[in-house]
Amino acid sequence: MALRACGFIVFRRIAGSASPQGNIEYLLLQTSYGEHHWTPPKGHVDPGEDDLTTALRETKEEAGLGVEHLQVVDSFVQKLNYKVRGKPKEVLYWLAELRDPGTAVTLSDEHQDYRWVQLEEACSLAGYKDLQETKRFCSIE
Ligand SMILES: Nc1nc2c(ncn2[C@@H]2O[C@H](COP(=O)(O)OP(=O)(O)OP(=O)(O)OP(=O)(O)OC[C@H]3O[C@@H](n4cnc5c(=O)[nH]c(N)nc54)[C@H](O)[C@@H]3O)[C@@H](O)[C@H]2O)c(=O)[nH]1
Repeated sequence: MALRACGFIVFRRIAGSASPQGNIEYLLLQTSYGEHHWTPPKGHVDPGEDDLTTALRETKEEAGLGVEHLQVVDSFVQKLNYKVRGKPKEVLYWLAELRDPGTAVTLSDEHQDYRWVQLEEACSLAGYKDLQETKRFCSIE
């Protein structure tokens, strides 16, 4: 069976840019282990847990952002399939706007850094083509 993980692409709107796209920043976290890769908050589904609960739990654990901080965007969910050490992995991402753009991010031991970045930088940091396509797909106007 495929490994399964769920998480949130979290974005915030900041004031001050002339273009609507320039106002949007996406949250990426950098792992403190392995290749130190960048992804949105996400993690493995616990036995018996439903996917959205996993996504909310992991976003709280990894970024300190709870359901009270997030405005979930209805009807957006994207599925990625890739291989980790030869095994298939399926990742589901929901999309959510940070209600208060000033809310602090609090990392766990699993991550060593985070950044709020615009779409192009998010794609470049994330590196993975499938995640880039997901981000472009969810690009907000
Ligand atoms: N010490 C150590 N410990 C590790 C390591 N590894 C795990 N731990 C432990 O696991 C716990 C994390 O548990 P959760 O938080 O529940 O799970 P996830 O959030 O699912 O986290 P993962 O890191 O397991 O999984 P991915 O992010 O999926 O990365 C796996 C590989 O897939 C590639 N990859 C990543 N994203 C994409 C993409 O979008 N597209 C494509 N195409 N490829 C992508 C990339 O090559 C990457 O290397 C940690 O606490 C550690 O204890 C490790 O290498 N060393």
